Amino acid sequence: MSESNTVVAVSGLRKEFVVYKKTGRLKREKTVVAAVDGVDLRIERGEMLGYIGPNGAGKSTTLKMLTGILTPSAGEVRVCGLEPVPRRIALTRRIGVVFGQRSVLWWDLPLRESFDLLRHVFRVPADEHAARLRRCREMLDLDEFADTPVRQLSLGQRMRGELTAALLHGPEILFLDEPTIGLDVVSKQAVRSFLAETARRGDTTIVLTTHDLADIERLCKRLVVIDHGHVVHDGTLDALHHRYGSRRQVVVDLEDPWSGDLDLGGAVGEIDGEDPRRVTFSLTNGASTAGELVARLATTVGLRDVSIVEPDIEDVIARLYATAR
Ligand SMILES: Nc1ncnc2c1ncn2[C@@H]1O[C@H](COP(=O)(O)OP(=O)(O)OP(=O)(O)O)[C@@H](O)[C@H]1O
Repeated sequence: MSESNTVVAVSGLRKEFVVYKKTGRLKREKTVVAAVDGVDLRIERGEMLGYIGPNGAGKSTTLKMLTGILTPSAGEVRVCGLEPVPRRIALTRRIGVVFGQRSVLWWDLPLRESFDLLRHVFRVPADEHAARLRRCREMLDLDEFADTPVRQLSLGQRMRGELTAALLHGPEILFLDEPTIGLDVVSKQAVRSFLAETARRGDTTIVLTTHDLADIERLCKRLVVIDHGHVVHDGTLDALHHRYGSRRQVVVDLEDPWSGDLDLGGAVGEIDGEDPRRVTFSLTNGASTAGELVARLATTVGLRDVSIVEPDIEDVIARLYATAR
């Protein structure tokens, strides 16, 4: 568990909650809910990992155990080589955390002063602090509201402030719970570009939970999908498309109405009901590529236009959640 490149090592992680359900006027029944139920996970330095799943799947509970907020019921956890709960203070210096509902900023102080206080809390050398802050100011456009007290900031402005605050001490790993929830399009783009750039630099590992499919597509090379406390997928988004048979489609507009065979080298075509000159071919795995299909069509029919439609991530995630249930 102590290899230098492994930032998170988790095995058999479990968290149970005791919940009481009302069963009568004065009666309550005690049940045990396993919010996280045997999760194994390794995250290497520099990875950008999306930890996703439907509501109540166990994402936040996992992040809380990784950051030392909750004690696991069973299993082993090491983050930066440390056991999070007993080593919480040491861990705080090595991780950055952005959890939507919690703030590390001082509510009554302007952002700028919060950042300065954090430099003293973490004892960050002035030049390092200044360099990191400069990058955040530029990429997240902080200057226009850096002198505003945190309580007066909009959600998007505060989130940009929280991200900065989480990074100023140079953490090895950043945990983000729904960093783009509730933000407008412009703020979402700013946060995504910032995270993509942070990941590209390669020195900060990022773990992100999100329900935003654009976050997943744009940011997460590796996806870990959790449902009912279990990991149900660990791999790339492409692997997920492959697993659920998602298909790229080639839409061709022809000079004349289509009258040929609708199965071309395994790519099956469908005529648009309204327009017999528009045919949509679905490319199944292992069948012809889009290039081969278009080349074959070009020798037999007149082509007016060709477009390729990528599989919809929304469909594949919905199918994954449905089969996991
Ligand atoms: N403090 C708690 N006491 C009792 N049950 C809890 C507690 N915290 C979480 N749970 C339960 O554990 C399960 C997992 O919750 P968790 O918040 O980890 O899910 P999540 O994947 O983050 O969901 P969401 O996407 O809705 O934020 C849920 O069934 C939830 O009701």
